[in-house]
Amino acid sequence: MDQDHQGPKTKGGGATTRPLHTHKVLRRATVNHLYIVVYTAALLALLYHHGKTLLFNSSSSPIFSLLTFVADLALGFAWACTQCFLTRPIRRREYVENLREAVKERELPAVDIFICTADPHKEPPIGTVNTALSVMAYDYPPEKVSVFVSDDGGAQATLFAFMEAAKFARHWLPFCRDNQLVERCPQVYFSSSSHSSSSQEADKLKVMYESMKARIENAVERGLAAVEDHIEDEEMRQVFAKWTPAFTRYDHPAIIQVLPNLIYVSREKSRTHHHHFKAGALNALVRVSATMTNAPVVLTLDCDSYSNDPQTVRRAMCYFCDPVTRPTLAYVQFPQIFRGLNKGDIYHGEHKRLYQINPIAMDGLQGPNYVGTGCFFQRRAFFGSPSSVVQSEIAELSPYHVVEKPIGSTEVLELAHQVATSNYDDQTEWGSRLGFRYGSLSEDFNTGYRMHCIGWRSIFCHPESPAFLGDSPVTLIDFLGQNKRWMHGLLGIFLSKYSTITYGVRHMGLTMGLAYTNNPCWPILSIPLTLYAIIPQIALLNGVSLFPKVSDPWFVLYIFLYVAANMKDLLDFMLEKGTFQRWWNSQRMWMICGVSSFLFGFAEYTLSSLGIAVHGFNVTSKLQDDELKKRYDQGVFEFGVASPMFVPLTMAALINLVSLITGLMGILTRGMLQMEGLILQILVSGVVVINCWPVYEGIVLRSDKGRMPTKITLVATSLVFLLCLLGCAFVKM
Ligand SMILES: O=c1ccn([C@@H]2O[C@H](COP(=O)(O)OP(=O)(O)O[C@H]3O[C@H](CO)[C@@H](O)[C@H](O)[C@H]3O)[C@@H](O)[C@H]2O)c(=O)[nH]1
Ligand SMILES: [Mn+2]
Repeated sequence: MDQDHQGPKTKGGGATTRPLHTHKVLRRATVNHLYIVVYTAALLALLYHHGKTLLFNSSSSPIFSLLTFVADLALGFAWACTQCFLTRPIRRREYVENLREAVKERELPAVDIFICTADPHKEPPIGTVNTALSVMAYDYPPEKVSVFVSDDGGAQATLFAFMEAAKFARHWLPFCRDNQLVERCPQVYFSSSSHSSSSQEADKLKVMYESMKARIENAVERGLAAVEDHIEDEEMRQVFAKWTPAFTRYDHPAIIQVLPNLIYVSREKSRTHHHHFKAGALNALVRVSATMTNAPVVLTLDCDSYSNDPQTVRRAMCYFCDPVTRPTLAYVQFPQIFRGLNKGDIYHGEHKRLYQINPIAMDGLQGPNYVGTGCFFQRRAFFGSPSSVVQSEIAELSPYHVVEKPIGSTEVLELAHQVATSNYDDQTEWGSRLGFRYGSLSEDFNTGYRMHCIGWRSIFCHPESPAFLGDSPVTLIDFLGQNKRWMHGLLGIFLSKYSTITYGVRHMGLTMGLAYTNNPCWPILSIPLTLYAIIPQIALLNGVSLFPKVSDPWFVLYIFLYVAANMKDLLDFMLEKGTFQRWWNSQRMWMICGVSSFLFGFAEYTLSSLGIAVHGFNVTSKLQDDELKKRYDQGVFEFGVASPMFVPLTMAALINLVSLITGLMGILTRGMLQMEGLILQILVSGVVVINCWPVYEGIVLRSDKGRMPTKITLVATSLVFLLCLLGCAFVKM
């Protein structure tokens, strides 16, 4: 039976009210327990078998056997990190309708909404404007919502876009409220069918929207001069004058513009100070907003994740307004859900495990990790642990400070500029004990993790209809590039003094510590995945058996381990409304990442920690190229560019094809019995070959722009030859 747990039912005077939220433990918990026990036993048996083979020297290729042992150890460790915390998955429910009864409208907490953008060319300002408009239109008292936009691109076009947005908002927001629109992101509303049946007023607004969009795009493409006529007043002219000839995105003064409850912030940048990427931008917003509004609740959003449900703030308030959960609640995380994924989700952009399956499980423990967007924070959580406040340098930044001066007053603006300077963080606790944590390219993971370590909790809020919708990369290289950055960031945390496996386990216990090790495991997985992509195959080509033969009882163990892990993964997927096709593609991407982004992320991190190369936060492109999008919608892989990351991938595809053919020929010519010891190796090659189908297609069958560049194929083929020669030399050692 599912157990039901309810939030508080009684209020101050003992009067009974209806609950704001409830949760129940999911029945699949039992299945998970059983699976964990059985699979752990099987893994131990495998280790025993490996030990025996290595110790008693019964292997025909000790080096290769050792390598497969290493690979299995790493896979086993990763398995433990992905499974051991799935013991108490929970599902929550909020009762937004009960909020009005529990809290008076005027007592609702105010919310500061932070939106980050960093590059007007990769992240078109019209997209950021849509995100901002969608949240300004929340069904929440308007005087309690302020939107702060951080522009790390320091782009005139972005400021211009927001001036336009502020004007458009004066028409758009009342329109949304009067018509009780569900769809409050203008771009989506005007291109959806709900609009086609609507009024004259809607048509008028559409014309307004389209002309605003044209002006903004014009400003991005041709610069401010192209749209100068639209800059009406002298004050604005003076603001734009701050873009002097010496102004670059890496070196410029702070620009803060109040467009009443929409505030544009481009923090000061200087080449002599590290700006800590997105974490630095968010901390600048924490401080600037503190001087202006200091709302107790903060929502962080990426420029590409617009609001899909006007009730979302009220939904989050069901937790923040609950006096029982509130004192230790750092944040309420909504899942990242993407629009426009193709049917089979070929790149597994959905990240179901990361964004849906794991958070449900962590929610039953200390809470889900922070994923960078769609997350409501309690401002207090940026200032130390639940039990002890860490004070910032100036009293005005304290989470308890009440702002009395109006938002646009000279004093407020002066202070806002002061806290947005490029050296503000120097010699302060910002980035370590205050605000978003520095030191990792995965600032989201790092911040949530460190908050959990000092005793905060978090909540996963996963309503039926997505609260936010975001964009996912439509080319393989964008996807792998993003993934590589994550790997770099995660590995940095794993190998730091705050490692999830040492510091994390010490502060949160074994289960949460391992749960947090789950993601940093990915770059390490590149080792076993790469080994499994070449070692059994080279051995096969040389007729050397690495695994038990079919008649050996240990054979069954290998089959069990592979099949059970995949079936469990499929089950988890299906239980979270997945499809078989999407699951299949997710396991394919796991293999692809193993020999590309995981591997390169690992290498990049190593190089940068040796001081050989520096790597920044490479922003994912949100551009919509029609031709690319068309190929993506058809479900075809987009290779196209000659990226080094495609080399090991192509090598794996080739070497497995060759070994599979060799193996099958062997069976045909010498008979099954002779090949008994190589069957598992043939199966491994077979699985890889099936998964590599898009790669073969990209190499030989396609002629469009997205095919695999010939250069990559040539380089990979030569390297495969070398590898085989080397393999021949080592396999018998
Ligand atoms: O110096 C920077 C770099 C990035 N950003 C912003 O950070 C956000 C995320 O960047 P994006 O390129 O979209 O990263 P993704 O890999 O797509 O995003 C995931 O991974 C990031 C961490 O690597 C998290 O910050 C994100 O929230 C999470 O969605 C965007 O709004 C950017 O504008 C900045 O503000 N300043
Ligand atoms: Mn993104």
